[in-house]
Amino acid sequence: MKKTPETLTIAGSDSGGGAGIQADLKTFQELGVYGTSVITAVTAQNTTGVSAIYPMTIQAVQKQLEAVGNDFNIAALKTGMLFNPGIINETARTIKQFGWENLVVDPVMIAKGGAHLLQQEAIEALKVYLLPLALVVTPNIPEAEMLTGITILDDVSRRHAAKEILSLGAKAVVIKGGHGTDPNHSEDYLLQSTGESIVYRSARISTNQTHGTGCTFAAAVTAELAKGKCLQEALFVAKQFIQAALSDPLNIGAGHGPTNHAAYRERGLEEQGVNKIEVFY
Ligand SMILES: Nc1ncnc2c1ncn2[C@@H]1O[C@H](COP(=O)(O)OP(=O)(O)O)[C@@H](O)[C@H]1O
Ligand SMILES: Cc1ncc(COP(=O)(O)O)c(N)n1
Repeated sequence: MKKTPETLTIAGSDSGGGAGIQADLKTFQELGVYGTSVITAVTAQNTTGVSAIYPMTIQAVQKQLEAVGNDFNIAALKTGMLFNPGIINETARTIKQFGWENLVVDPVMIAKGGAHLLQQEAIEALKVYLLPLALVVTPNIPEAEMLTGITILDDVSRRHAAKEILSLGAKAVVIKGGHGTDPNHSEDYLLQSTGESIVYRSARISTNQTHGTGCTFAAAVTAELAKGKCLQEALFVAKQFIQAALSDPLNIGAGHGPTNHAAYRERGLEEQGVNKIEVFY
């Protein structure tokens, strides 16, 4: 009998379909795992920005978590937009209750258009309650700076910030490079609590169709972990997946368009050329 790994995303809904729950479920489907979802907030959003946010009540989040936990065998899960301290506390409590492992925490804070997807006072809750449970935390550069107070200017300050995030209790951190200043490359930097570090480097693709890159990347990591890959391999696939999704744009919407979740499956990966991923130990 075929056994499909079961996964969960705990995140916000993006009516535009490019980020949040929608990006996560598309990515899960593309990578061959079964996706369940707990919605923390509904956003009215499209490629030009977020026009409204409606957080769920803590009870609504709790009921969804319970429904999933009571029936599914969650092999890996991710969190995205959690919005407020109450939702973070409830999420952390339930993850412990069900003993869910392979937790990917994407500390979503600010949408590309500038909307706040996490309240300022929730940053502390994220650090205290959720990060200690994480197998891996995947901040972008501004999020890593907000979590640590360290300005990331070069490899030394990036490592310093990564160490600081590990000191909060996560087993590993990946500081993603989409917001980096290198015009030619986008580098994702992994630091594990063992001290081991890896850089995953791709060509930087010149595009404004980057809506949902972080969600998609973290969902791909989650899917690969659910399939039994180790973290280092899961990150490699995720980097390939997002590179393919960025290099074959859909041209949808008037603003920051969504990435193409089907590209990895449809086109495969050219080992050379724009989709080549370099790995440095
Ligand atoms: N222009 C780009 N070219 C290639 N890869 C990119 C580009 N922008 C983002 N990425 C990749 O997309 C993933 C998400 O990164 P990032 O954009 O930093 O996250 P977020 O969406 O959370 O801001 C990372 O793997 C990063 O390297
Ligand atoms: C509901 C929701 N969750 C997350 C993001 C972040 O998107 P990005 O991955 O582009 O930073 C978003 N815009 N909306």
